[in-house]
Amino acid sequence: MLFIGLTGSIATGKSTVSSILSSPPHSLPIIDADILARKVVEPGTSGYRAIVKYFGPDILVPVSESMPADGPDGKGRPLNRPALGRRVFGNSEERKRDREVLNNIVHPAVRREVYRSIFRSYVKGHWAVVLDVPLLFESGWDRLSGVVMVVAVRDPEVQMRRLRQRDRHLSKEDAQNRVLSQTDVRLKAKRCEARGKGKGVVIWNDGSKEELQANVDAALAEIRKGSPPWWNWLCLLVPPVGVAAGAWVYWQNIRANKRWKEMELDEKSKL
Ligand SMILES: CC(C)(COP(=O)(O)OP(=O)(O)OC[C@H]1O[C@@H](n2cnc3c(N)ncnc32)[C@H](O)[C@@H]1O)[C@@H](O)C(=O)NCCC(=O)NCCS
Ligand SMILES: Nc1ncnc2c1ncn2[C@@H]1O[C@H](COP(=O)(O)OP(=O)(O)OP(=O)(O)O)[C@@H](O)[C@H]1O
Repeated sequence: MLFIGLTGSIATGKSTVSSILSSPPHSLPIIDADILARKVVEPGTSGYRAIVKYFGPDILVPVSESMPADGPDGKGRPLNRPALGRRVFGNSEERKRDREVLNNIVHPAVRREVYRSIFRSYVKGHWAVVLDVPLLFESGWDRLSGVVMVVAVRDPEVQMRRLRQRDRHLSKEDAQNRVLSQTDVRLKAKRCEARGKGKGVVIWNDGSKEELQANVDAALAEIRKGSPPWWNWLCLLVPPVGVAAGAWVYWQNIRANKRWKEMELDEKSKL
């Protein structure tokens, strides 16, 4: 089974692309890290308790007529996500430290859920599964991905406009802090291209949704050529072949990451 790692930066169009990939004719299973990241911090979970312990009760939905102090089902009040977002998004040292604390609580729990979902897709015999992970490179999921797909925009203004149109509750400063909390999407696109032909695909999304659909369809047709049905059946029916193919992908990705690090150091030394 091929792992397609889907990433980008905030509001560049990952969810739009993932809904194209999950719809006919592609109909691929999607493992959405953002959804899993919400599930593992629901009231009553150990992730929720760890967050409240560190960040305090100010990051919970306030008590009101419709929100009792111990939450609607007695497990605690849900997280106030915009308030928590204000504590962790941004470039100051304090925000970076708090973001790291939050990541260290949420990411291991998300990782376990992703493995479970991958297993479910594998036993159903899907030829590919999409790992929709905003922090794909940062959290190392790129190493498992046979193909990485980065959804990017060339113009930062397009990203900011779409973000503010979609999340109207965000002030300009909140929106800027969220964009700044992530690696620049053009850099992610460069890293994706550096993986080489057939292993990294950049979907540029400055144009219309129709253009986006056409770009995704064309990219999928190419990916399908590199992963024909007979190969998937072989990997499924002869598990050692599947394991060897997975190990090969992993090793190639480790090498690609090493090359990327060297390129980065090279560029820095030229400055
Ligand atoms: C801080 C939280 C509560 C804000 O929630 P909110 O509903 O307002 O935003 P949402 O979760 O939709 O995130 C919006 C976008 O911000 C980006 N983002 C989210 N978390 C992070 C992070 N830790 N670092 C950088 N960017 C992030 C992603 O592109 C995401 O799609 C939430 O983002 C969170 O719990 N983040 C930590 C978990 C995480 O890293 N999730 C990303 C996938 S594992
Ligand atoms: N080509 C496009 N033309 C116009 N609007 C678009 C286009 N692509 C995406 N959008 C819109 O931009 C907004 C952001 O897109 P989307 O939610 O897919 O981004 P995302 O990368 O998943 O964001 P996040 O990281 O915040 O989850 C949405 O409102 C979406 O409908």
